[in-house]
Amino acid sequence: MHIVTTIAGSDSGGGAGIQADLKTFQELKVFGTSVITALTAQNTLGVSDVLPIEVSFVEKQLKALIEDFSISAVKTGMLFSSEIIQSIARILADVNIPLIVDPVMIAKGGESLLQQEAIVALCSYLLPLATIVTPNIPEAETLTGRKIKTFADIQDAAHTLLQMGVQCVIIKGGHLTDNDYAIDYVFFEDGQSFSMQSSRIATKNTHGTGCTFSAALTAFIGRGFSIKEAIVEAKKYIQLAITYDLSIGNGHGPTNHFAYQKYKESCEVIIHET
Ligand SMILES: Nc1ncnc2c1ncn2[C@@H]1O[C@H](COP(=O)(O)OP(=O)(O)OP(=O)(O)O)[C@@H](O)[C@H]1O
Ligand SMILES: Cc1ncc(CO)c(N)n1
Repeated sequence: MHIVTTIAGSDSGGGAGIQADLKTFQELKVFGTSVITALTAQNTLGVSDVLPIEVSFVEKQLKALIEDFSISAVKTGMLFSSEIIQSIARILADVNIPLIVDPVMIAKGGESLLQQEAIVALCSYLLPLATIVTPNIPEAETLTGRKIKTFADIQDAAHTLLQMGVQCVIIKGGHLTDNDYAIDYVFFEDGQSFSMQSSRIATKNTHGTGCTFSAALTAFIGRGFSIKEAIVEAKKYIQLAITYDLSIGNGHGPTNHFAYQKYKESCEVIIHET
């Protein structure tokens, strides 16, 4: 049994954060463990409050896992503060576990899940340890301090992130809504790159897409897939989860974490080597 860990915030609504991660891990047949960084009072309509967990307690959770389990991949999601980022980075720097960083910054409704001053800590302490980082376009803009409008801007942003010490950058195109396709761009430190294209689903039920994608990626990496295989399979997982969305809540509903196991043979993702 492969054991994986998510370090993230709790979403009481169950569609994003720790809850989305553990559901995805379970569906993808890995044993999920968790370190909770913050609680959110949240549903499909938005986040009404955030309660950060004390840094020392975040550390205790992570140390408890590392002491007892042989963890094959770790992901981070909502980290909230610079102090939490620094403390988990210190612990992760001493263990050699593949790390997937989803640089969560704001919820779909615009509420902040990461303090502004924590961006520097993310870039200086966590990204140098990351195997893969998965920003969406606004997150890539914030991390690099530059606007992204064209493919050349995407390439520039990816190279800036690779220079921070990340091994592989995935810039997700979910926010490029004027496109018939959902295209994600992948860049490796050795210069290789490719894009993944799937059909864009017209739905408002996209709560937790980023968390679910990075959790699937973590599960496949934890199972020993190559980085490229894990990325493509995670794209299929999120594509099916969005396609077969559930009608839950009155706002931006969650995705369907069950869909992949039933429909995985039917999912088409087109890869373009660039
Ligand atoms: N409408 C859609 N149809 C198909 N795929 C989509 C759609 N929206 C997002 N995706 C895909 O979902 C994955 C997550 O991308 P997205 O840009 O939505 O992440 P995110 O903004 O970080 O999510 P979150 O709001 O949970 O933080 C990517 O693979 C992206 O291409
Ligand atoms: C706890 C949490 N993490 C991440 C996101 C981003 O989807 C969210 N809405 N809530």
